[in-house]
Amino acid sequence: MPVIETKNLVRRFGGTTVLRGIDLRVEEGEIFGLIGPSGAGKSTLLRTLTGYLKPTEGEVRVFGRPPEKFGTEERRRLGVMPQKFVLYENLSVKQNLNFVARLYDLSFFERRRKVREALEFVELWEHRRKAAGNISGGMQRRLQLAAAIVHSPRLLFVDEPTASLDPILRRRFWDEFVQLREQGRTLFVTTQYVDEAARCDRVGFLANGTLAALGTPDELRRQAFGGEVLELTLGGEPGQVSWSLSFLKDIGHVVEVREDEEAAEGPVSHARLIVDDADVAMPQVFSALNGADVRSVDILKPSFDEVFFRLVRGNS
Ligand SMILES: Nc1ncnc2c1ncn2[C@@H]1O[C@H](COP(=O)(O)OP(=O)(O)OP(=O)(O)O)[C@@H](O)[C@H]1O
Repeated sequence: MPVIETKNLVRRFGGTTVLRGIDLRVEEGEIFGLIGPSGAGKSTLLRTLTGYLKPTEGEVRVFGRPPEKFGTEERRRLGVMPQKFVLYENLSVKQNLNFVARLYDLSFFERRRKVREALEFVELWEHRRKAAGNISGGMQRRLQLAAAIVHSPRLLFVDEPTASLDPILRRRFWDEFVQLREQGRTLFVTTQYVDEAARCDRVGFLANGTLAALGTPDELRRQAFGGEVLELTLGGEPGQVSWSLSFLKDIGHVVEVREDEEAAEGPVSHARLIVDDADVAMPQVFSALNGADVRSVDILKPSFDEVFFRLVRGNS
């Protein structure tokens, strides 16, 4: 049974349709990344999955049940880290977390252990006595993560945890998400940063309230380009290069040829070749180009900027 499943999920606010028929499955123990620009409907989808909003049409199941009908026990299986800072600024880091832990009805000893574990996990234990309002924005965000996991939820929803953080802090959050997954938890993470797709097990790209793309990072790359991408660098005049490239047509298809006029050692051309399987194609490419001035053949991992640009353009 999937942990999250939606069928034709539609959500409207008055006359505005924000989610337009979302079909989604998230399996146990995966990091699912929901990527999309501001206003795409990410928070609305997350809030529908956590039961704070009812779907206007369609079905939502979390652990097999509609989340808006969850009782207290079922709700405890969820952890939510919202976008906005919702902790008490004049209480200390530890007092804040104790406050949240109390809401879960844990015994005194269990609460004490879990608060410490959560603060150690986000590396805030040594800052536990500082007022939450006096720590840095990045630390506040980590305190919120601690608050979302203090009761050891099976499923964690995280709404744009890395928005406006520097790359080092962003990476730290993602390392922590991977650790949480390794503990057997399922994570649903929203972000505006397309490069974070690479850290997810599966990714959905939300644009204008529809899932424009859905799959593993490798599947999305393949879908965007129609196969795997090899980048070839060849020396020689353009005419000579196109003649050499014509020998590749039985292996894959050349989608782009760029000439590099600035190259120090005479003209150089870069060509992109789409193939079914890069490892199989590589030796075939070398043998087909036998005699040509081949400088390099590399497997290209295109950036997710480019992947999503292609997928969304292909859908519009
Ligand atoms: N309660 C509401 N009432 C009316 N409109 C709403 C409500 N909540 C969200 N919307 C609208 O739905 C659209 C999508 O908003 P949402 O917050 O889900 O997007 P998002 O992808 O999370 O964007 P951001 O990254 O900026 O948070 C926006 O146009 C927003 O104004």
